[in-house]
Parts: sequence; C-alpha cells; structure tokens
Amino acid sequence: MEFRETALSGMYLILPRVFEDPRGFFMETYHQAKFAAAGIPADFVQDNHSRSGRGTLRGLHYQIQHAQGKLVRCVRGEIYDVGVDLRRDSPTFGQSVGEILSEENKRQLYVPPGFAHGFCVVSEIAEVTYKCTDLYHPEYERSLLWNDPQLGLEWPIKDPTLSPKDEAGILLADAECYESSSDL
Ligand SMILES: Cc1cn([C@H]2C[C@H](O)[C@@H](COP(=O)(O)OP(=O)(O)O[C@H]3O[C@@H](C)C(=O)[C@@H](O)[C@H]3O)O2)c(=O)[nH]c1=O
Repeated sequence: MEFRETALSGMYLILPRVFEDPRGFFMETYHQAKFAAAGIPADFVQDNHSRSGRGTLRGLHYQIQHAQGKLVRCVRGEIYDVGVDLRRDSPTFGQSVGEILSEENKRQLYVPPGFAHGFCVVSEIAEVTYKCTDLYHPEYERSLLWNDPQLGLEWPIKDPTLSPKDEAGILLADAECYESSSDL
C-alpha cells in the first residue's frame, strides 16, 4: 500500500499492492495500523455503496456538523473523484484535487473531515463504495454547487445527471464552512 499525500493536506491517494495468482487477485483496502502510520488515524463508522450511470454527478457534499472523512473506492467502472478543502484556516481553502478511481487502477482517495466530496461517472456504470468517519446526519448535510466558477473544477463530463438537491447546490461564497481545523 502506498500513500501519496495530495496538494491538500490530509487528503491522500492510496495505491494498493495487488497480489495476482491463477485464482485472480488479492489486495488490502483498509489496514488500520498502516493508515495510522501514514497519518490517517481514521475511525470508520459507516460504509456506503452506490451505483450510477454514465454522466451522473453526485456532490459536492459535506456535513457542517459531524464532518465525515471518506475513504472512496470504485469497484466497478470508472469515476472522477474530487475533494474540496473547506477549512477556512487552511492555506488551500477553496482548492480541490481530483483523481480517476477505477475498477482497473484500484486506487482509493481519502478525503478528510473538513472537505466537500463528489464524483462523476465516466464509464457506462460505476459502483462506488466508501467508508465514513462519522454517521449520516441529513439535517447537517450541504451541497456545494458542482460548477461554481470559483471552484474552477474541470469535470471530464458535460451536462451531468444531478439530484434535485445537487441542482440547487450553493456557491462557495455563500457556503457554511469549517472555521477551524482543530474543531474537526
Ligand atoms: C448519504 C446517505 C443517503 N441516504 C439516503 C438518503 C436518500 O434517500 C438516498 C440518496 O441520498 P443522496 O441523494 O444524498 O445520495 P448521494 O448523492 O449518493 O450522497 C452521497 O454523495 C457522495 C458524493 C458523498 O460524498 C456521500 O457522503 C453522500 O453525500 O439515500 C442514507 O440513508 N444514508 C446516507 O448515508
């Protein structure tokens, strides 16, 4: 397992060690001690799984209380996965990092608490699983507008299929963010 910290502190791209043999393959996807040694002391309490069709965009989601860190993996197909830093005291506030995660490359992204998260589907179908460090609290959930010009995100698709909640996403300029990283 190789951990590469991205340009946003606390957000990591994780490359697996894949053991192939005549049966198929084996890989570790989460190992508490290895994650902790890499600086990700994440305690996961909820696992999610979604399936989406080509052109779907989910996000950019975050919870203003009960902020969630997410360990994201695409187990079928291919997605472009994005984290946006919403920590006001961070030197990279408002900046984002995106990575291709796919069934084939088996990469994972760890998006820490204090970030908004979203992805779009670039294959016919994509199934995404992710572990979360806090539970779902819909009353605290917010959606940041996926195409807010201030974010300058370069999504690899046009005219995405969105949920009504994400159609009505808010601009970063109007968004409730995280005032202090030490509260996360
Ligand atoms: C996120 C979530 C949704 N739900 C329900 C609520 C709703 O009826 C249905 C679909 O919810 P949503 O439209 O919010 O699903 P979705 O747009 O896939 O939301 C997810 O998007 C990605 C990008 C994330 O980062 C996740 O944290 C989560 O916000 O599932 C739960 O029961 N538990 C959950 O944890």
